[in-house]
Amino acid sequence: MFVLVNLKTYPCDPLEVAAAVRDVDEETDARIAVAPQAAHLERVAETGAETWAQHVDPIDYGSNTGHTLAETVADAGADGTLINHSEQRLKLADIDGAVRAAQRADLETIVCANNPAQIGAAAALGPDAVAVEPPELIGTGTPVSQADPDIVEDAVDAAANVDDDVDVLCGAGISTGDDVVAASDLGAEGVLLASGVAKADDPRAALEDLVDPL
Ligand SMILES: O=C[C@H](O)COP(=O)(O)O
Repeated sequence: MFVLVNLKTYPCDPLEVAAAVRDVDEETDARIAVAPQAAHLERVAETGAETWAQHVDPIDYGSNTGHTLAETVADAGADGTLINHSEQRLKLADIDGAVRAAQRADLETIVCANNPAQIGAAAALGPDAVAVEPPELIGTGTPVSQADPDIVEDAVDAAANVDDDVDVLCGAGISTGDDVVAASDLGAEGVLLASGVAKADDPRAALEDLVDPL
């Protein structure tokens, strides 16, 4: 299972979480990575943790003030990037452009989507993976894998109908090992989560709990 911890803009210590991600990753068969804010990418990558960006823009080098260039993200040490997170939505053409920009910079890609229909459309754009996240469950602590299992199974089917090579993650409310096992049982190959680790008093213990049953 792939466990991707999105730090959003939570007031956590990104280096503390990154060190925990690096260490727990070495102790488990699961793959664990962390997605800090863009300004923290380089320092987080230097910890040795697998590091992802939260977003890249559909742009090339040039006059794009305030945008995030995929090549700069890769130069900072990122291995991959989220695209179209529920809190950073893009138009379809821009999702396509962001996937192309990430691929140009050799970044792995996960395109987020709200529901199975969007997952099918996202899979058609050729990312490495897609992540289904019902927006109403994000940050609630109510896990999608238990609150809305059908959406995960339908997302897995929707992606497979388009492209069998596109992995499916699920996210929203995932915070325990049981939630991760439930996601795996529904066919997800990973989980995307944030508050369960970023807002935990002890992020390392939260991570250990997440991967304990794997
Ligand atoms: O990127 C992560 C997702 O939006 C899920 O957030 P959450 O784990 O706080 O529900």
